[in-house]
Amino acid sequence: MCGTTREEDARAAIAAGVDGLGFIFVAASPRQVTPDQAAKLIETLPPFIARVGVFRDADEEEIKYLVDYCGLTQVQLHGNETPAFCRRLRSWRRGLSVSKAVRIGPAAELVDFQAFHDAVDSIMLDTYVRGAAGGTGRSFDWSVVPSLGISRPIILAGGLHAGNVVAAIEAVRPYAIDINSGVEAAPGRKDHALLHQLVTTVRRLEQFAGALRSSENSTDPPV
Ligand SMILES: O=C(O)c1ccccc1N[C@@H]1O[C@H](COP(=O)(O)O)[C@@H](O)[C@H]1O
Repeated sequence: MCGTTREEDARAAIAAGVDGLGFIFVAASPRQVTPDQAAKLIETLPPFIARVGVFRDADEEEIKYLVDYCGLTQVQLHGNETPAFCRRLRSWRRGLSVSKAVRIGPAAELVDFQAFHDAVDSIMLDTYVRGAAGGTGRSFDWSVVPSLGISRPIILAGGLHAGNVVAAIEAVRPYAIDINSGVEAAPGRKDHALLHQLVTTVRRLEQFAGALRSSENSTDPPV
C-alpha cells in the first residue's frame, strides 16, 4: 500500500495483510512525507514488511541518504530515471530492491523494457495521465500488458479498488499489486474499511487460485 502518512493507517494495512508500505517523497504529491515522518512511521513497523520509498527524478545522493536515514528496503522510481541510474542504485546497496514505474496509456511513454531487464527488480505499471506522476486513481487498458514484452516481475498499479482488483489480477497476472487512492477517504488518509475489503478480496482470490493449482497438480488417481 502506497501513500502512507499516518501510523493508524500503517497498522490497519498490516492487520489487513499487506506485504509492504510506500512512503512518497515527491514534492507535488498530497501524500508527501518528510524524511522524519517516514523514519518515525517505519520505526513502528513489524519485521518482514517492505518499506518502499517513492521518488520522481530525485537526485541519486538524496535517494541514497533517505534509504539509510529512513531504513527503506525498496525504491520506486516514477520519473525519467534511466536504466543506468537504476543499475547504480541497485549495485550501491546489495538487497535494495529497485522498481521502475512506467505509465501506460493512449500517449504511453516509449520504453525499452529490455534495457531495464538487468537494472531493476520489478517494473511497476501505472496509468498515464498527462501532467501527473502517479496517484491519479485511474486504471489503464490491462489487455496491452502481454504485448509489452516485460521480463521482470510486474507490480500493477493505477486506480485499483475492491471493485476492479479481481479483473485486474486476472487480466495481468502481476507479481504484486500496489494500492493507493482506491483505499482512501481523502489523499493520504486511508479508509480502513475499503482497505480491509480490498486486501480480503485479493487474499481470497489467491486462496482460490492456490486451490485450483493444487487440484490441477494432484497426482491422486481419478475416482
Ligand atoms: O500518490 C501519489 O500522490 C504519487 C505521487 C507521485 C508519484 C507516485 C504517486 N503514487 C503512486 O501512483 C500509483 C497509482 O496510484 P493510484 O492507485 O492510482 O492512486 C501508486 O503506485 C502510487 O504508489
